[in-house]
Amino acid sequence: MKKTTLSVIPGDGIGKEIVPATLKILDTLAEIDGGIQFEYNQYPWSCEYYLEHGVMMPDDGMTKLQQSDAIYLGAVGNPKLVPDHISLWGLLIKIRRECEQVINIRPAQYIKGVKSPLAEPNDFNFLVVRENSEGEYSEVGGRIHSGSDEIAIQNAVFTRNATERTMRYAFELANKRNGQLTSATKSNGIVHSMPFWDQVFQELAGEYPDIKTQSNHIDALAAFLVSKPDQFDVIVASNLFGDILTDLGAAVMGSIGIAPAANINLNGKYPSMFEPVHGSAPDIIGQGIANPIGQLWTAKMMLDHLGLEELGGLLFRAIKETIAEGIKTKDLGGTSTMNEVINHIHAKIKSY
Ligand SMILES: NC(=O)C1=CN([C@@H]2O[C@H](COP(=O)(O)OP(=O)(O)OC[C@H]3O[C@@H](n4cnc5c(N)ncnc54)[C@H](O)[C@@H]3O)[C@@H](O)[C@H]2O)C=CC1
Ligand SMILES: CC(=O)C(=O)O
Ligand SMILES: [K+]
Ligand SMILES: [Mn+2]
Repeated sequence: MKKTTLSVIPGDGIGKEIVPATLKILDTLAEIDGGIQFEYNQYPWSCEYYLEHGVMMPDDGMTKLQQSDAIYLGAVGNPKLVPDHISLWGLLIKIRRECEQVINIRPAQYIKGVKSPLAEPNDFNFLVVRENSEGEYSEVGGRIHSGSDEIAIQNAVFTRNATERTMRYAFELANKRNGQLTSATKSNGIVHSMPFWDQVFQELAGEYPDIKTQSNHIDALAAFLVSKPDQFDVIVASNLFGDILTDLGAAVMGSIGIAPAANINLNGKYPSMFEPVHGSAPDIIGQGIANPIGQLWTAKMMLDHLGLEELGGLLFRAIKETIAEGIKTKDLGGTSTMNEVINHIHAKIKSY
C-alpha cells in the first residue's frame, strides 16, 4: 500500500465548509485504486488562527508542508478579522513562493448542464498558464509621507528566468493540446515590463514554429474571452493578468464556484498546491450553499498530478454527470446544498 501524504488547509470561510467534506471522496477513490492510501495532515491556519497566534502559520509550518506529497487548500481571507494583504501574504502567497510553485494552471471549459451567461458559449475549452512567483504580486515598493503628500509605490518584477519558464511551459502545453498560444500583454501602456514580456514571447515562438501564436492586449483579450471564448486554446499571462482572466473564465463557464487551479512546483523540491480559483466567499458562509465543484475539480487535478489519472478521470466523470443530472447549488441555478452535491458525487463514484 503506497501512502500519499496530503497537507490539508481548509483556510477561511467556505474553505472550512467545503474542504473537510470532500475528503471522503478521496478516500473512496483510494479504495477503488486499492494500491494507495491518503494520509491527511489537517492544519487550522486561517484568519482565526492569526487572531490567536499573531501569525497565519507557525514557524515550522512550511517545513511540515514541504514534507507532504501535495497541498490541498480551500481559500484564505476574512477581511473582517485580518486585512487581506496580511492573511494572503502570510499563507496562500507564502506557500506559493516558498514551495516554489512557479506556475498556476487554470482551465475553463464549457460544461454540459452549467448555464453560461453567454448566449452562444459554444464548446470552449481554454487553459490559462499564469506566472505564479513574481510580476505584479511583488513586495518591492513602499509608502511614505501622509495626507496629500502621501505616496504609494508598487513595483512589478519580471525576471528573464520566470518569464521564460512560464512561457516555455505554456508552449509545451499548447503542443500537447491544439497548438495555439495567446500571450496576454499590455505593452501599449506598460512601457518596460510588457515590451520585455513580448520580446521573450517572440524569442520562444521562434523555437516552436508549429505553435500558432498571437499577442493580445489584456483589455481586448478580456473582451474576446466574452465574445469568442471558443477561439482560445492556451493563454499565457503574468501573475495579475492571469488572476483576472481566470475569474473571467470562471464567470464565462457559469460560476466562480466551479473553477479549479493548480499551483505547480516544477523542480520537484517541494509539493504542488491545489485550490479552487474562488476565495472564502464571506457573503454565503454558514448557509450550506457553497458550490464544492471548484474544490473537487482541483482534487481531480491533484490526482492527475500525483500520477493517479484513472482516479482523476473517475472523479471528473462523476462531477460532470452530477451537474448534467441537475444536482446543482444555487450559484448554478439549482436547489441542492453543498452536502447534497458532494454526497451525490460520492455515491456515483461508489457505483462505478
Ligand atoms: N485563493 C484564495 O484563497 C483567494 C482568496 N480570496 C479572499 O477571499 C475573500 C473574499 O473575496 P472575494 O473578492 O469576495 O471573492 P470570492 O471568490 O470569495 O467571492 C466572489 C463571489 O463569488 C461567490 N462564490 C465564490 N465561491 C463560491 C462557491 N464555491 N460557491 C458559490 N458562490 C461562490 C461569493 O459568494 C461572492 O459572491 C477575501 O478575503 C479575498 O482576499 C479571494 C480570491 C482568492
Ligand atoms: C489572491 C487571488 O485572487 C489569487 O491569487 O488567485
Ligand atoms: K482559493
Ligand atoms: Mn484570484
